[in-house]
Amino acid sequence: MARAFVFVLDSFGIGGAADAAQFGDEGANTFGHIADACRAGLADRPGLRAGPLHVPHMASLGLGEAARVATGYTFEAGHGSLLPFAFHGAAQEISSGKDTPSGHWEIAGLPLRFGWGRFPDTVPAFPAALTKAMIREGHVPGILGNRHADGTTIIEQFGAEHIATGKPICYTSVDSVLQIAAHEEHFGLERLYGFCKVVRRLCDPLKIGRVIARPFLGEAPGTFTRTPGRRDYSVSPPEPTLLDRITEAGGRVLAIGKIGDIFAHRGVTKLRKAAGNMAMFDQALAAMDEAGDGDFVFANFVDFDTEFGHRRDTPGYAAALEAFDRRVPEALARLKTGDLFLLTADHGNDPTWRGTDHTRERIPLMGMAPGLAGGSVGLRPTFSDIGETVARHLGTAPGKYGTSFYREIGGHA
Ligand SMILES: O=P(O)(O)O[C@H]1O[C@H](CO)[C@@H](O)[C@H]1O
Ligand SMILES: [Mn+2]
Ligand SMILES: [Mn+2]
Repeated sequence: MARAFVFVLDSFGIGGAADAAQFGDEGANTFGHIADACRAGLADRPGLRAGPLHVPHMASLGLGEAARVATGYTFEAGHGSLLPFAFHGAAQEISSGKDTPSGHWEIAGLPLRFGWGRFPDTVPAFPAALTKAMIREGHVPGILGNRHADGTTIIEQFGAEHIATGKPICYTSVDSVLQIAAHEEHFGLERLYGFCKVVRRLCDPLKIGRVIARPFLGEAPGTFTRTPGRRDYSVSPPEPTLLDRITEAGGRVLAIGKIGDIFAHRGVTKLRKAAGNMAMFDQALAAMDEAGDGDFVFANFVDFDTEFGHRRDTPGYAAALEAFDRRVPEALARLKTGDLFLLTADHGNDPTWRGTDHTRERIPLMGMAPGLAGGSVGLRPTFSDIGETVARHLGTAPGKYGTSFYREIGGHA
């Protein structure tokens, strides 16, 4: 009996990326800077949290060791004893992007080293021909925004004009994205999704990774809030991923949250969605209960990134980590001999960093495989080592990139 469970804490980077300077991110360290801020009393928020970062369960899986491997960072609260069978390390990204699809595709054995299109940080950001086609083929009276922006700021700025004119708010970031914010009721949710599908098609030749629907509610600045109706329209991975390989071999891929969208629903047997990390955790546990021999549970916890990393909210991020950590024992309690469980991330989003974009960082590897020896897996040169390890564990054919660390943790060669 072999089952594999990979939970991605979206944006929980651990610093130390060798190429961080190329992204303007030298020194960024999502985990390290959150832990530092907490220790210094800078991440206290009445009614939410206070004091040093309290994540004892992730520490017992090796979060402190992962940080040491990634950057030499010392996590003082991470000196508790490690659980038996725990394994830990860190991984470097080789994909050219520091975004969600790049990170997840690389984890799933498909690094993309070039090829994403991006929009320049100018106003307008979108080529005139694209804007014209969006208006004509999407049947809208025009577009607002047309720039790099933070998603909550731009709805404050253009929300009222959007309601008055019916022009959707279109914006982008350093990532390969075109995001579209529109009012769920005045513009209409289904109409927004329909418009996104048109824009998705128009963005294909430009190699834009994702078109993202960002519905919101509220009637005036100060009351605008984004709803859980977000939907990502991703390009399909250009080559087979671990998900395809597992399903072709007869295993099931039980996906949680954004995983379906990230892989354009390819290789996903069953998708469970929920709003919020805690509801998502419930879904992940339900998938663990459902998983059988040869199955892979792949979960994404997006709140870390969307609610706290991009919002540069350090106390919020710390509280979300602590809430997640409190639930880790529920997952560990479900593990049986033959299971492989791993907590990791897809990129960084240091809430203490400048701007509102992701940060290029290494990712933590913290896991457990009952029955296998565990221990350090060191610094892995690509996130694809995760996918190869899962493949090796489940007996799935290897991919083209990465090396399994299955042997290091005591599994058969
Ligand atoms: O500011 P918001 O709208 O959350 O945007 C963020 O969300 C996008 C997708 O993760 C990123 O590219 C980043 O720009
Ligand atoms: Mn992400
Ligand atoms: Mn993000």
